[in-house]
Amino acid sequence: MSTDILSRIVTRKQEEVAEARKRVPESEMRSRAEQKPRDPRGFLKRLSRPGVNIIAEIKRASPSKGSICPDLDPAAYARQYEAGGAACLSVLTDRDFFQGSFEDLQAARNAVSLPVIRKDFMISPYQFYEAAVQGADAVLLIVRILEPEQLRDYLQLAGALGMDALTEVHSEEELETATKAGAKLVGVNNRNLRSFETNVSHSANMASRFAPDQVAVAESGIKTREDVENLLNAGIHNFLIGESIVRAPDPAGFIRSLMGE
Ligand SMILES: O=P(O)(O)OC[C@@H](O)[C@@H](O)c1c[nH]c2ccccc12
Repeated sequence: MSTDILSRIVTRKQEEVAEARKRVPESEMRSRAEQKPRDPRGFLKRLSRPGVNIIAEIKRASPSKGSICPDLDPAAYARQYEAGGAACLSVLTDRDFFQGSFEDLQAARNAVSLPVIRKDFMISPYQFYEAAVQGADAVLLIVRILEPEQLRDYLQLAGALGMDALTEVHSEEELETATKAGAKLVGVNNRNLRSFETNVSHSANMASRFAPDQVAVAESGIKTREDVENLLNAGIHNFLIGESIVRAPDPAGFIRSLMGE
């Protein structure tokens, strides 16, 4: 690819955070986060259960696929996901590249009792305060866009605010960085965020590299029960799935079929 999409997203994200800070200063957002009554639903805890755990994603669009389902009703989808037996919800909150929002996060979370992850590109503490204020149960930390020091700090900050963190890696080297930083819940993205190349067996190939106390999640490109079975055979039982569920005519039924029911 000629333009590196991940760098563009991060640059835009820095501008967004700067704009948000002008509307609500960081000190104010921080105290709102710290004062927010928390009722965490236990994102990590839910994924520690045995069996197939699906984190079902609310995804309107993406830079790699363009529009997926721009007019989706996040509350209705969340209810379908819960009815199908999803373990958790993932909601994109990036507006410019994924057409997501905090409104989507709120609507989805209020419609169900599942734990919800704020799916965004976290590059500033400010976004963690925002996530806590929005009631997110977890946040995504992408190793590729963080310094190791930052990753360590952000894992701590998320915990201090009562949120779990899903640390996302792509390469073995990034997995090592995540492990050194103390990440417990780690997702292997089957999609390379720079090239968009997706290989569903990538996470299966990385499974043996996990420490025994880590909880692994396979992310992206999962479309069939066969994909799920291959990952189960490799020892991964948590799955982050977006596009194939959003596009399914019957998302609840599709989730059930992925779970082997
Ligand atoms: O729609 P898919 O291929 O099932 O993928 C879901 C999820 O893994 C993907 O949306 C994702 C994984 N990591 C990310 C980081 C940022 C944005 C999006 C993502």
